[in-house]
Amino acid sequence: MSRTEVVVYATPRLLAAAAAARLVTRLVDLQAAKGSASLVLTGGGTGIAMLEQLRDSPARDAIDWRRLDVYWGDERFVPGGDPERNEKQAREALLDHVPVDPDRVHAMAPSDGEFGADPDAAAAAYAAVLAAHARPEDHGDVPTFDILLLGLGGEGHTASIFPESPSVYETERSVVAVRHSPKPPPTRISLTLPAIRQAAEVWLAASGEGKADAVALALAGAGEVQLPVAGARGQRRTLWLLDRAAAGKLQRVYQPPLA
Ligand SMILES: O=C(O)[C@H](O)[C@@H](O)[C@H](O)[C@H](O)COP(=O)(O)O
Repeated sequence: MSRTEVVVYATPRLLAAAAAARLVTRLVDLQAAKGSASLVLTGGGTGIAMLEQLRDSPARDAIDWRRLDVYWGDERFVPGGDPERNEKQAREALLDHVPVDPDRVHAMAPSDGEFGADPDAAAAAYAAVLAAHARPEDHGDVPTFDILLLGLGGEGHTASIFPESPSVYETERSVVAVRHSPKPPPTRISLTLPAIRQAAEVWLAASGEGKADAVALALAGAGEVQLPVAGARGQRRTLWLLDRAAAGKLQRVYQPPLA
């Protein structure tokens, strides 16, 4: 049975720092329990800020970076050196500063990579990577990710799944190409909601009043077609990490710690 938790922090900086601290603790516990851990990264300012805080955390190297499997929830389908790439931003924010095992970092292909400018081929290839790393106990072609990080947009997108877009209706494939994304750049690759729901824990991080409506609607039970982030649930845990502004329209009072 999955549980939903909401934690509110006074400011975006506290949110990013506390989320990083949570990641250290949770990843260390997972590695102690089963020898390795898997983490799915997200793009966007909130997600990258968490990685920067993790990079600067004094407890950072309690994580055994060589026993961490890193994936992405979505990627902008642009050339590998493009500053818009989630992978490039994640490497600059964290991965280039810690001794991860390169063979355990699974990036989605860029538009100047082996699949050229074909996002469908790149999406299919990433689905094959996921299938290759799924184990029998995962009961399908997507690994049971330990922690899957997500941001969300003010209109309710998450990863690169946008309201009433073809990707939100996908029930078979784990990874799809996204075209005409309302959020630039226009072409992307994204895990689908069924793949996201394969994760043991989904952590949703949001800051700013622009996200408050989407947060409140999702927690009030909105449908995933109109509000894809409402469909982003972990098998065991869905953790909302919010700043006070993003939590501003929640009916229940979640006591933000004093600033
Ligand atoms: O590649 C992307 O753009 C992200 O995956 C996207 O889903 C992002 O997480 C949200 O749009 C929130 O972005 P901000 O944190 O910058 O608001």
